[in-house]
Amino acid sequence: MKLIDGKKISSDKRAEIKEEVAKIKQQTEKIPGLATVLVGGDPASRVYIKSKIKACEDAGIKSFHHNLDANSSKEEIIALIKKLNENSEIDGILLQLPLPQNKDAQECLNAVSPLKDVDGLHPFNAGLLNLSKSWNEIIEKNILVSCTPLGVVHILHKSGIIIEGKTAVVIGRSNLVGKPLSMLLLANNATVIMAHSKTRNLKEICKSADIVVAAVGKSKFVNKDFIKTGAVVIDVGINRTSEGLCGDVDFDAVKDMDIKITPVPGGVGPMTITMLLENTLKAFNNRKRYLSNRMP
Ligand SMILES: Nc1nc(=O)c2c([nH]1)NC[C@@H]1CN(c3ccc(C(=O)N[C@@H](CCC(=O)O)C(=O)O)cc3)C=[N+]21
Repeated sequence: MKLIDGKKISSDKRAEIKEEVAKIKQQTEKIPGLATVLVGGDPASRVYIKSKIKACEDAGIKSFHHNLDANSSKEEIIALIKKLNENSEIDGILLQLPLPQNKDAQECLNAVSPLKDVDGLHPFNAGLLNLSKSWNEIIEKNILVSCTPLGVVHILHKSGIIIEGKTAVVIGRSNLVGKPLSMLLLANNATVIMAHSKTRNLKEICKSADIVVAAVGKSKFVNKDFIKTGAVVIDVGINRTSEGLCGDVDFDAVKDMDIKITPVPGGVGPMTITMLLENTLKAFNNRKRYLSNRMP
């Protein structure tokens, strides 16, 4: 087993971002800003939000945090988002998911200005990703794509793993991870299989894959039976269990195999936050380009 060090890849990238932020400040006298919105007080969400704010501060990005009451209405959430849309100091808006009480988030996400949509969840950006024809196009056009999928692809690129022509199975089809990641792998010329809870023969399908991405949300779901020798295993899961933080891959069960794998913690998680910083810079640059001095 070879560990893919997401933490190291992440901190290298954060150093680059920090430099870029400093350059922006020097050249434009503006500071890129990210607004985070938390509805309610879910303990896990608080932890993520805290690391996002800390990462912004470390990189020199200005952060604005809003915590709404758990039983805020959709209208109240949208009203706050509209205020953030109008604020010229804010380049990116992140609505922390999931919303409490299983409230459907899409209507709120639709209220985020597409230019400030650092999660890539607005239909406009999801559409741009869908229509993109290559990885180059996604990069050149500064398309805003969900942070975790971007982090996964960054990890693959930095680890020298060739994606082109490979069979990649993505387990999980969420709008935040599985779906956009499948699109990014496709843009990198992988043959992509989108697997989900209704998929039959999942083990066999995964066993045939060169790259297996586990984004299921079930602790230790992927074991030896899913993985072929020489495969790359990307564990997107973050499960809090009695044994502590646990991925979707049964790490102990596969660790003696000849594979490359991202650990949890220290794999995809830190990269997600790094890409949030990167997307904030993208949004800053896009806003500058598209709106020139008509900001916001
Ligand atoms: N609108 C929205 N966008 C998101 O990107 C988003 C979200 N909502 N809701 C929740 C998920 C989850 N997520 C993580 C971020 C960092 C770590 C992370 O830093 N993980 C550390 C461990 C941190 C810990 O101890 O929990 C690691 O894996 O090493 C994990 C998970 C972003 N999410």
